Amino acid sequence: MPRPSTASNKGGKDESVQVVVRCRPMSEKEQDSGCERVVDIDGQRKQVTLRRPRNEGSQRMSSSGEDVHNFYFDYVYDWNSKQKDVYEQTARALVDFVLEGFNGTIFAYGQTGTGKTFTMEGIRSQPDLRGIIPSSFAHIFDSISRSTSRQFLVRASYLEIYNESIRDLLSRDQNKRLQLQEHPKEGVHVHDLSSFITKNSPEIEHVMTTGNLNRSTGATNMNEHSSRSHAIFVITVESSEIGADGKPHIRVGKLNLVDLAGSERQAKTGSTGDRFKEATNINLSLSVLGNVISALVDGNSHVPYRDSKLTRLLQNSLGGNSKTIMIATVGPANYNYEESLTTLRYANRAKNIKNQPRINEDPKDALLRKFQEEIARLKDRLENKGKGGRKSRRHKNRDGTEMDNEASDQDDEELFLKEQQDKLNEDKRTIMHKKNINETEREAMLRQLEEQKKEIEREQDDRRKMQHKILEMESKLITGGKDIITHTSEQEQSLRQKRRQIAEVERRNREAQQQLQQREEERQSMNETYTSIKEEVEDKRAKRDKLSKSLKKLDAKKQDIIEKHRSAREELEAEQREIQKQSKLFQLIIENFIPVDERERLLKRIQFDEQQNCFTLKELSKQADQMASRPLSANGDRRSASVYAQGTTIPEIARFKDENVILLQLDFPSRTTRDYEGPMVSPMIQAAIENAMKDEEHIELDANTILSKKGTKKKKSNPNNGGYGDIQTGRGMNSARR
Ligand SMILES: Nc1ncnc2c1ncn2[C@@H]1O[C@H](COP(=O)(O)OP(=O)(O)OP(=O)(O)O)[C@@H](O)[C@H]1O
Repeated sequence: MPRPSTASNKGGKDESVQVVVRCRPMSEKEQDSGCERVVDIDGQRKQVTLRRPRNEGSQRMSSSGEDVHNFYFDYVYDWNSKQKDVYEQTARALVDFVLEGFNGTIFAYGQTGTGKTFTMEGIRSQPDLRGIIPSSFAHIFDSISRSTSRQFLVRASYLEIYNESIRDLLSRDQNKRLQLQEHPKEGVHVHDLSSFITKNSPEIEHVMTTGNLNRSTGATNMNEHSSRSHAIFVITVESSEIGADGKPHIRVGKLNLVDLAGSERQAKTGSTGDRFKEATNINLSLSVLGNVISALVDGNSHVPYRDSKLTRLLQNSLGGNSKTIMIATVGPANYNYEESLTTLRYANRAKNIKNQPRINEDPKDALLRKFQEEIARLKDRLENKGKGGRKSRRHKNRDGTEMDNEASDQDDEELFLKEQQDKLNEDKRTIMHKKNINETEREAMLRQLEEQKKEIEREQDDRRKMQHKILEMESKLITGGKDIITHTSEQEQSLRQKRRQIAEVERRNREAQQQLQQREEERQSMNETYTSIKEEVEDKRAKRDKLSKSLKKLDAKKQDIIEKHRSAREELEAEQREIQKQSKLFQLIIENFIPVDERERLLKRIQFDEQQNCFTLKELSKQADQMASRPLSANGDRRSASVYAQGTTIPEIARFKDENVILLQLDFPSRTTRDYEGPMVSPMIQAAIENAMKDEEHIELDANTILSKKGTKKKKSNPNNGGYGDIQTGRGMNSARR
C-alpha cells in the first residue's frame, strides 16, 4: 500500500523513529544455572555490545570480527535502569507532544520474557515499578490540571490483536470481533471500538484493569506468562483553546501504547497445534512489521501495511504523521544470543524510518467539539426557556413590578418556577373560597390552574434534565489551573518547555551522532576495502615470489636438460661416426672382398625385419634361385648303389648272394696340408685399411691402387708367405672358404 498521504501529515518535518534498547537483569534461574552474560551496555556512548557465547564459536573478540556486534541507539538501558529514568528520558517528551496535538506511538518489541510488559506496564501497585503506560496517565492528568487556558477531553480504548482478529478489551461482549475501516481522510480506524472518557488517573487506571482482565494470555514452554497477543492501549487527548480570532480551536493527539507479542522464532518455543497457528499469526504480524520497516528504510514505493492488522493500525506510526519510539528489549544471557542479535538488527533498521509528525488541528470528528456544541445548544435552550418563563412571569405579574430577568441564572429560574407554583397554590385557595361564583365556574378555574401547575412541573423537569446533561458533559471536559497558583504553574510550564527543548537538542545531537557513526562506518568500510587491496597486493607478491622461485628451478632444470641433451647428442654423434666408420668398413669389405654374384645374391636375400628393427637374411630354402637339385640314381634313389648292395636289397639279383664279402673300413690318406697360422690380413692390407679409415668423409680403398703403389715389392713377395697380398688371392680365399 502506498504511504499515507492524508492532509494530516502534509508538510510535517522529517523525524526519525527513536529507538531505545533495554536489557533486563539475569533471572534467578539464569543466575543459578550459571548463564554467561553476552550483552554489554554503555549508556554514555549509547552503545550495545553483543558477544557470541564462548562455547558457540571461536574465542576471537576483535571489533571487526563476527563474534562481537556493536549497535548504537537513541538511548540504551541496562539491567540497573529505573522505570522512572526510562519514562523521563524517552516517553515524557512524546507524551507532551501528544498533549499539544501530535500523534505518538511507543511500542515494545522483543523476545518473550525480555521485559516488554515490564517496560510498558510494569507493576502498577508499586510506584517505583510503574511502567510507561501508568506513568503517562499521571503525566497527562497532571499536565491538564496545570493548564490554565485549555479545556481537555481524554478518552481511552484498549484492544488486542490475537490470531489476526481484533477484540475490544473494554466491550461487554468479548466474543465480538471488530473490523478495520479506512477513511479516505482520517486513515485506518477500528469500527465500533469503545472508548471511555476519563477525567483522572484512577478512572483511566480502572479502564486498563478492566481491559487486562479480558486480555488473552497463554503459556508456552518459554515463559508461562508470556503474552501471545499484541495489546494496544490508546489514549486520545483533545484540547480546546480560544484562538486569536476569538474562536475555540481544537487539537487532537492520539497516543498508542503497544505491547507486542514475543518476537522469538517459533521453533524455539516448541509450539504445536493451536499454539502453532497462534505463533504463525503473531509472527505474520511481526514479519509484516519487519517488511514494512524494510520497505520504509529502503524507500520502496509500496509499503505492505495491508498485509497484517497490526501494521494497518500502526500505519501512521511508521512512515506517517506520528512521533514514534520503539523500545527493543533483550535478555542478557548466552542462550538468548541469536534472538537478541535478531532484535538488535531489527531495531537498528528501524532507526532509519522517517515520519512527518504534525499537529492535528480542528479535525471534524473531534468529540470535544461535539460536546462543546451540545453544551452550548442545551444552555441556549435553557436560556430561551428562561426567557419564555420570565416573559410569562412578566405577563403574570399582577402587581406590575418589573424584574430584571436578563441576569437571572438557573437558581433564579428555579426560584421563579417555585414562585409560580406558590402563586398557583394561592390562586387555588382563593378560588376555593370565592362565594360569588357557581360550582361549574369554580371547577373550570381549578382545572385551568391544575393545567398550569402541570406545565410548570414539566418545565421544571425538563430544565433539571438539561442541567444535569450539561453538568455531566461539562464534568467530562477538564480544565485545569483553577486550584494552582499561576506563578508556580508558569514556572513549571517554562521548566517543561526547557525540558522539551533539551530533549529536542538531545534528539538533534543523536541524529548528528548517528550521521557521524554512519560516516565512521563508511570510513571503516573504506579502510576494510583498502586493507583488502593491500592484502591482495601482498597475496599477489607472495604468488609472484613463489612463481619466480619455481621459474628459477625450471631454468636450472632446463639447463640440466640442455646439458644432458648436448652430451647425449655428442654421444649419438660419436656413435653415428662410429657406425659410419663401421659401415664404411663393411662397405669396403663387401666391395672388395665379397664376389659380385655373391653380393647380389645376398642383396636379394636381405630384408628389413620390422619387429626386430634390423636387416635379416631370408631363409635359403625359400629362395627361388636356390642350388640345382642333387642328381638321383638311375632307379630314382638318392645315390647310386653297388651291385652287391643292390643284390642284398633286390632279391632278383641272385648273383651276389653266395659271395662272402667283408665290410672293411676305408683307410684315410695322411694329411698333406697345414692349418694356417699367420696373420689374417697381411700387414700391407691392414695398413691400407687403417689409412682409408682415417678419412671419415671418404674412404678410398682400392687394393689395386695399393698394389700399383707398392709395385714390384709386392710381386716379389712370396706368394706362400701366408698373406693374401693379391686381391685376386683374396677372392681365391673366399672361394676356398666357401
Ligand atoms: N528491567 C527489568 N528489571 C527487572 N525485572 C525485569 C526487567 N525486565 C523484565 N523483568 C522481569 O522479567 C520477567 C519477564 O518480563 P516481561 O513479562 O515483562 O517480559 P515480556 O517481554 O513482556 O514477555 P511476554 O512476551 O511474555 O509478554 C518479569 O518477571 C519481569 O518482572
